[in-house]
Amino acid sequence: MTVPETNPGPAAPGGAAPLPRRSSLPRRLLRNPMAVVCLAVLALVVLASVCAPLLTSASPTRSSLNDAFAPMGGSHPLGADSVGRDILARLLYGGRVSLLGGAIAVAVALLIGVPSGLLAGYYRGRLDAVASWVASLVMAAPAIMVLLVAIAAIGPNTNAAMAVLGVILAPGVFRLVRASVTSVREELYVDAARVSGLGDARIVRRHILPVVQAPTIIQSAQMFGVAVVIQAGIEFLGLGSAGQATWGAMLNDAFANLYTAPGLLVAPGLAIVVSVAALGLLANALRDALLESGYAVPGARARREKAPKARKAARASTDPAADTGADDGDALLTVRNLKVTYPSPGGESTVVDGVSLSVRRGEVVGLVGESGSGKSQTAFSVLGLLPPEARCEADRISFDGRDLRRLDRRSLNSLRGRRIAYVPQEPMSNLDPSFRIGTQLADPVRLHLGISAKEARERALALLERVGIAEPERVHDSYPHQISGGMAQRVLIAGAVSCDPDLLIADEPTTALDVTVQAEVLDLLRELQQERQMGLVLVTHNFGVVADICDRVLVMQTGRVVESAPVRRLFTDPQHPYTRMLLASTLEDAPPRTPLPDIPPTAAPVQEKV
Ligand SMILES: Nc1ncnc2c1ncn2[C@@H]1O[C@H](COP(=O)(O)OP(=O)(O)OP(=O)(O)O)[C@@H](O)[C@H]1O
Repeated sequence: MTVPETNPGPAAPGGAAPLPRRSSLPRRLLRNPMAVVCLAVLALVVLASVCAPLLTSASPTRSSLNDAFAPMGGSHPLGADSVGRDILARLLYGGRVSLLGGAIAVAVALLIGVPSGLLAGYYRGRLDAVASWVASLVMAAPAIMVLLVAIAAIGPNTNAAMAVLGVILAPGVFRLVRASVTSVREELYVDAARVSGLGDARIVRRHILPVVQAPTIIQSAQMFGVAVVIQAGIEFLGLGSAGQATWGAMLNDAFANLYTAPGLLVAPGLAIVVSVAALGLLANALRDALLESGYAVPGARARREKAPKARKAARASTDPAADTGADDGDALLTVRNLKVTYPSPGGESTVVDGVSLSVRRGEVVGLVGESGSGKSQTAFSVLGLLPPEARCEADRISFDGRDLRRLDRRSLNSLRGRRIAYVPQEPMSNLDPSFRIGTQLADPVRLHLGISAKEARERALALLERVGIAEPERVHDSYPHQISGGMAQRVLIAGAVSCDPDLLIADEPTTALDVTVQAEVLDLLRELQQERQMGLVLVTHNFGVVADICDRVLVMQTGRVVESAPVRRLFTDPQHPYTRMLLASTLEDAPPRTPLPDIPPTAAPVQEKV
């Protein structure tokens, strides 16, 4: 029986639900009247500054004492200043200096802050520690003092001063980007991308940068406003480039003649206030539009990181735990004496202790045990997915004769996704909300198999059909939030088998699904495994699942394998008290599930009676 897994949504003629299009950022921005006004004001400022020579024939620097304090009108539409310079010309040409100064400061801040934040947030470790320390140091220094000292050292050069300001602003960008990267690199879909063999550069470009861009754009608008104000301040103090018309220099002249001609303040004051206010308000509008457009950092999701649990006292005898699987020579995957530890306040906590296992081609090995027994940590050790603070030691972790621990990142990436694939526990968290399903399926396939976009699309559609998705085209063009959890898990299975891997590691692949879908997904996994003769490591806490599809089982307790046996023997003659306890605690003695009855779906929707 096929349970329809449709995403509720307005039905389209022909039965296919239309995909709501995610409205673009510019469209959302233009729907906000405040944003439109701000954009219009800023466009006016930019245009007026750029086209200054077309708008006035007067020179912004030529003085004529005869015209000093000339009123508005005639050859001086906005009047003249204390030495007879044309105010309109100074205003228009001054805009150029302000805009260029703001652009220089923002560009320098982004050039320093974005790459350093990306690297520190993504790789963490020593690089992060050093970069964060430098950022804190720069932020602790009083910005104005640093700027004044720098100007004293480099001389009166506005653009150079703005570049120094960019350096001063860079730690703010660094911190913002680093925080965004840190939050998103914990997302399971980033791990999923890593496991599918994508390199760091590609992961950063595809999954990290889209998240970083939203806060960075907002901060850039704010920094631009700050830079315009500071630049005006420098010019006001007479510390900028000599002899150029700037809004700050106009303010300086106005202050010097505050009592004789207070009107001189109006033009530069208004230009600065209006430009800075427009930038600030635009930043707010951008933030709202980016949030609505889905560019914002995805909400914090459950991470597999857990607090170390108190270790149970009971330690098991080791005899029944001996891995009765293939000898090393025969095995696709061999793990010998694996130990995983984490630093803890009391020293070190061991979460996997002396685990050995092996998996042959075409064999299904179950890792079973209570929550926290170390099943996932064992799987992550093989996949190279342990967090940086974990210490992983083993006599051997080899795949098809190659020692996985000796492989560099590039070689490991070429194995992961291509020959070793992973099906995770939480389907939704493992799909990037920013990309359509088709894109997420095609990316690793194109990378590993080197096929064209068209071939990758055809392959993705065929895979979606193979994993039992009724409308492959629709799902292919959907975003993750537009499909159900069951569909998402099928998509992940499709992605995992897309490059015909030899080994599939499935970590509780049915836990997040409802019971009917669980059964279907298990059937699918078993079918695919037999069809492609893959080795399958199935992490589960469910003995029903074990009985259903495993050939051999390793029972784990508090980080150790306490029993390892062929599945039939485990159920008929469990050796270890912990295994017996687990079996006894399953709800019923009923046989493993029977096939589901083939109930046709109802023709018309059932109306709820009120
Ligand atoms: N980052 C971490 N730091 C410290 N301890 C951790 C970390 N990640 C996992 N652990 C601990 O490792 C132990 C084993 O966790 P693991 O996720 O492998 O359990 P599991 O058997 O897969 O359970 P579940 O089925 O609940 O996922 C747990 O006690 C857990 O608290």
